[in-house]
Amino acid sequence: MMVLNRRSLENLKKLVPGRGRNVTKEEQMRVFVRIKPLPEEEDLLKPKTIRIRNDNALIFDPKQDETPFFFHGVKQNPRDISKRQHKSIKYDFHRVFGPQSSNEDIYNESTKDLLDKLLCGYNCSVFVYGATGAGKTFTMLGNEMNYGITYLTMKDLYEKVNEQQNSKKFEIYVSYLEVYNEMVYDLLVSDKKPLFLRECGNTTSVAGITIKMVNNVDELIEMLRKGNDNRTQHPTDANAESSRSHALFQVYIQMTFKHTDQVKMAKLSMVDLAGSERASSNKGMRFKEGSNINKSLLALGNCINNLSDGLRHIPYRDSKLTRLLKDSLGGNCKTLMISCVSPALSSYEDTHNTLKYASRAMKIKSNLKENVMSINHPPSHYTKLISGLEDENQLLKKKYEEVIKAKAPIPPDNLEDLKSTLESLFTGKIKKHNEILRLESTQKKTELRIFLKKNLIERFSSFNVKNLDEMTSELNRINQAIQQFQGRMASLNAQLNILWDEAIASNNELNLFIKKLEENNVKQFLDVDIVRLNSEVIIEEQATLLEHRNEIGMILDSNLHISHELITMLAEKSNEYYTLLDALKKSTEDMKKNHNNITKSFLGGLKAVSWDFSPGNQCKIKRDAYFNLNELSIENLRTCTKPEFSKPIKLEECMSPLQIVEDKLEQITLQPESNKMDTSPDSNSDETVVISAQAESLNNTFVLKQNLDLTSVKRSATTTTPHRSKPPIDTRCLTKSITKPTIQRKRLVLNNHKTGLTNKKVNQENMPLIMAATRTLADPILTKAVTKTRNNSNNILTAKSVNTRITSQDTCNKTINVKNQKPTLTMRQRNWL
Ligand SMILES: Nc1ncnc2c1ncn2[C@@H]1O[C@H](COP(=O)(O)OP(=O)(O)OP(=O)(O)O)[C@@H](O)[C@H]1O
Repeated sequence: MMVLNRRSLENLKKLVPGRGRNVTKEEQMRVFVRIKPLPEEEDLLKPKTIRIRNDNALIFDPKQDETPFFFHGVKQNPRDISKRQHKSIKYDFHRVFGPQSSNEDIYNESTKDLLDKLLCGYNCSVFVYGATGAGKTFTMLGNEMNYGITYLTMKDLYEKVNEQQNSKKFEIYVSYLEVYNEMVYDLLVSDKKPLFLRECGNTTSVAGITIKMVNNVDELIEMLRKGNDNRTQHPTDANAESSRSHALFQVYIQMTFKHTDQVKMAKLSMVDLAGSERASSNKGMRFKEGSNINKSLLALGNCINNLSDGLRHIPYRDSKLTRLLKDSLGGNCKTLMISCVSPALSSYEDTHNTLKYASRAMKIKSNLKENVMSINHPPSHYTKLISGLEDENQLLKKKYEEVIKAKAPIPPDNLEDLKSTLESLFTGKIKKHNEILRLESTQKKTELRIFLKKNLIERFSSFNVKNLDEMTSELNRINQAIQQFQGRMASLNAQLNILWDEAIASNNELNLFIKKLEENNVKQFLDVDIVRLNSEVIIEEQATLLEHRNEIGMILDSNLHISHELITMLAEKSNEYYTLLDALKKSTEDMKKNHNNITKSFLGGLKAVSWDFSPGNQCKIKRDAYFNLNELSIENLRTCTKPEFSKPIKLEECMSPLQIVEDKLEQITLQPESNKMDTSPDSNSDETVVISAQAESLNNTFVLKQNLDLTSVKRSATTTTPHRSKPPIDTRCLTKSITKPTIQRKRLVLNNHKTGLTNKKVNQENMPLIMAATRTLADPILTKAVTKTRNNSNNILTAKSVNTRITSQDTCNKTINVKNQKPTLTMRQRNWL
């Protein structure tokens, strides 16, 4: 037995019909009525709703007097139970079969003729219609004693096929399906799965239906038996073996004429409909089945009505049944309908309805066409045909691809699981990023605090401290704080290192997961989630950055506030000293000028500060330091590149405050008179102080800074004795406008005959002496009459009659501020450091 694809059969049907052979004939639907026998008692005692008038007519609901009946030879009084007017409706049919008619009688007078038509290449259909229990299945299938018309038809078909074997080659295929609860099932397979219907021109095909080739009648009967076994049957009120589905048994015959190579194809459909039923006591599943049966039979009734009225619109699409019977009812098909009725009074309504529909079906006409294909064509015909088919094939392929592309992709079953995995991976990423940024923020704040502490020491070292011991504990406290911060920096770096490794690992895991989603074509379903989660990462990062900047801003703001207070205090004192000097007639012209500049600068405020970020400018360094504090490694997190962790300030750059102060003094060395290289006009004087003002002073914006220094001693360009090299103290300032007077002393040469210190390093012993000398030098009050001569070229101020002489080799931008001890300035302690 061979199983063929239905599509190949359909394709065969599409072949060009033979020229002039497909003549269309209009045919009336042939309708037969079969009256079911009643049980003997009922048959004799009860009146019946049908009286057969002749072979082609019957009377429905005949008058009682016209139907006397006898029981045991005694005429019975007619009993009109319903006491109603009898309808006595006459119906004409192609044939009326009485209760005594056997299945064979029916076959011989109805279906047998169809076989000849079928073997001539016409499609034929037989369907049985009627109420439940009216005898449809009995007619169609029968039993072992009384074979149904399907069996008889098949038997005869093979007999005829065998008769014609010499002239024709036959191929016979069968399919068997049922429509149950508006679903189509294949009855030739035991695994029942619903099948889909496909419209193809005027015919409806069933996708995936089994079509089996049969070689003899036994195989065919076996197919039928197998299908019947699979059919849905349940007992109902009206029928103990009620068929709850519509069954469609189809036989496809392909006949090839051996002499002419002509091919004819025909299809025979045997349809056993489920019976219509009244809303009875059936409940649950039976009730649902009944509703669906009635629904499809109603649709069939509507189609019959429209077809009989000659209407153009036939509502075939209203049910699966009518879609399947489309070409059997009104198309290219010789159709035969056997209406089964019961004459029992209890079936009065059902019988009447069946007869009405059967009568209407009589009016249905179909257009019969021979399905003939000729293969006697010239070769050019086939070339054309093949090229046409190839074109069509290409077109269909293209359309198919378009449909596939346009077809909405189907989300995977485990989409929710994938979504939750994605969420948890992103949550991990957000957590790690947050931890890194917060730690980095702490690191930056610590760095800033170290810087500010250092700044504090520098600021302190600007002062001329009488007794270093007094400040030692304070300085040590600051030193300890710096060391603590440095320790914290080292630990933060270690933690950051670990966190970064974890973040990179978790990011790799996430990327791998997304890549797999992409490979499995699932990413498209999670794209929206990925965008949302990425936004959440960015939002979290930006929130942490904002918080960090706020904190840095607060620290800087406090520092600014303190600096402001300090400047204000210094200005007050400067003013106080100047006023005192002026009153004592000790003020010089230069002092007066400086005082005026200070006052002006105070009024000018920030406007007086020019921000020069050109390369090489110190301000650039300040700006970098400032902006760097405000940044976190967000960009690195995005690209997943581990940054170099902020290098903690080296210990040597954070020397103890005491060390710094000492170091500054240490830089001052004594030099023999002979080594001096002063070229000033007063170079003959043995006690000369070369005081140089900062070159940038008056013209640039550091007026404030410079003038706040009570005395600025500029190192002379001509004094070049090099001293041990030591990196300059970092003079980074947070904001230029509040830059404190900076002290940068390098390689100073101090000549002092009176002190007797020559070329000596400052140490613990000689430091008080050096300090005193420095103070004397720096304090204009204490210095002897200072005379100034301005050197036009390098802006050097020379002081005469001073015992001490200080020269510097660097004239660029390094200044020495030596402050007067009096009055002592006090700085407010702040907790924020
Ligand atoms: N012409 C007949 N001669 C003898 N018995 C009959 C005849 N018609 C029907 N019967 C019997 O009546 C009963 C019901 O018949 P059948 O099952 O064929 O009805 P049906 O119309 O197919 O009902 P359903 O639509 O519920 O399947 C069966 O037991 C069957 O044997």
